[in-house]
Amino acid sequence: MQEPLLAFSTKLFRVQSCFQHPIISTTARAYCLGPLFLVPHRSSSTRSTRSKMPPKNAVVEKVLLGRPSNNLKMGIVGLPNVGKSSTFNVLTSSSASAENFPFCTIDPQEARCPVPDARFDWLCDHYKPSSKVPAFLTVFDIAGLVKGASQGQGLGNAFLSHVRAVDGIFHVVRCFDDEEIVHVDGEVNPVRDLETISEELRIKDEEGLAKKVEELGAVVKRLGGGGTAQDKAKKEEYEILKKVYAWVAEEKKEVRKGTWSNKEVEVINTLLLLTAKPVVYLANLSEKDFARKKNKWLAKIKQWIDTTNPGDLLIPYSVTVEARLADLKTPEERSEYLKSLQERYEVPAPITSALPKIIVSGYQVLNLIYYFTGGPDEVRAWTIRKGTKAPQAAGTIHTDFEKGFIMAEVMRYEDLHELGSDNAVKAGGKYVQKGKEYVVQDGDIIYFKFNVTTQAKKK
Ligand SMILES: Nc1ncnc2c1ncn2[C@@H]1O[C@H](COP(=O)(O)OP(=O)(O)OP(=O)(O)O)[C@@H](O)[C@H]1O
Ligand SMILES: [Mg+2]
Repeated sequence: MQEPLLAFSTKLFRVQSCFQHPIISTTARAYCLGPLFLVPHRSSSTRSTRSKMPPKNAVVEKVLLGRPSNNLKMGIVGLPNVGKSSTFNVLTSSSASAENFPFCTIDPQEARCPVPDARFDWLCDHYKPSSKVPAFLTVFDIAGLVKGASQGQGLGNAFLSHVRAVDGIFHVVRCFDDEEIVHVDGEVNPVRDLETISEELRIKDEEGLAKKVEELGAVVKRLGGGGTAQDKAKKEEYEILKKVYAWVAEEKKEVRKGTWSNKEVEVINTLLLLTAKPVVYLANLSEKDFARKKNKWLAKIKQWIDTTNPGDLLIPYSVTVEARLADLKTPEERSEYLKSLQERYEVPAPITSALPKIIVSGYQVLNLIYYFTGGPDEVRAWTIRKGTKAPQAAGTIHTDFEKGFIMAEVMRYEDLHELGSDNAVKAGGKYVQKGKEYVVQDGDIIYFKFNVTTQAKKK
């Protein structure tokens, strides 16, 4: 008997509300970079006295899982022939080979896609700059993995190393029926496919961890009792490794779902584990199912996610719909096509592309945010990792900005949007000066002041 179809709901798909996310909000705003200031050099004694002062109410910052970099990448992962390369092509306007045969992709491909953001659009409209540079998400198309990949099946270990090279995963599962399109495991069953891929990644981590535990175990044994601070650190690392190994091998859980202390995260970050990477699940539907927002597998996929990796995002989309939209040249043609889908499948709500949600979700799971600079010359979004302090954020523009950092003059996009001009924001007392401990927030509009003469004197 045909299974009951499941209607999409905002409850079911957490990502549908990602535009209301406080970090990446389409209703928030941004702004501007002016000329650079040279300011008087502050005496070094003042600086050193300040740096020795313990910070008031010091808050222990949470160390994030993953590479501490502003240049993070999402990889598209899944079984062969499920639509990964086609997804890559529509996301990045590329033309990677996407044909109906398994293992069509062998070498990974990389491309960037602009991150859609209404704040950026508003700023461009506001400043009318000659140059506009949005934020970009870097995406990799990776070859298909099959059951036994961790033991060398399919294209095996080489492809797992491609997964290791990315920072987050778009896990594509096939939910469309099409007898013409070969499924490597016989018939369409996305829950089995999710299990297959997740298990291969977990097994690979288990193997790697077992080896490391053994190696470090031998080192620690040689050390014996007591020892130097370095010996103690080795022993601590060994205990952490054993704990992570137990989580993966005995609990059969993914590393990113564990609760880890900062010290543990620091060790985990050196291990480049596959299951430590954040995942967004993408359910690739037929045109019809996407238009009707119904597919018999979605509830089961959601249930699998809630049980196996609770809290992860699931985004239903259709490569067919997105590829058609990508082929159409004008916004009018695109909205006409979406309208025609709505009429053909008799659905009440307007149909929209899922790509913005996918791109924004990739950005979010990588813990990326951006601040803006703006003015008549350029409006630009600068990507940083959540928790980045003002000097390091300035360093994304130029290393001199970081080295000679003096202060960040910050206004919130919301304030500029509401008050209408930089002067009105200043008059309203909302243009604030922040020091080197300031943690930059998504949507901040920043004007950095820095001192190049300090650098010259230091040299
Ligand atoms: N939603 C869909 N409906 C129907 N056909 C689809 C859909 N998504 C992808 N396809 C088709 O599936 C085939 C495989 O797509 P693609 O090459 O993108 O898969 P892949 O996962 O990259 O495969 P490989 O692992 O072999 O590289 C293509 O013919 C593509 O047009
Ligand atoms: Mg491919």
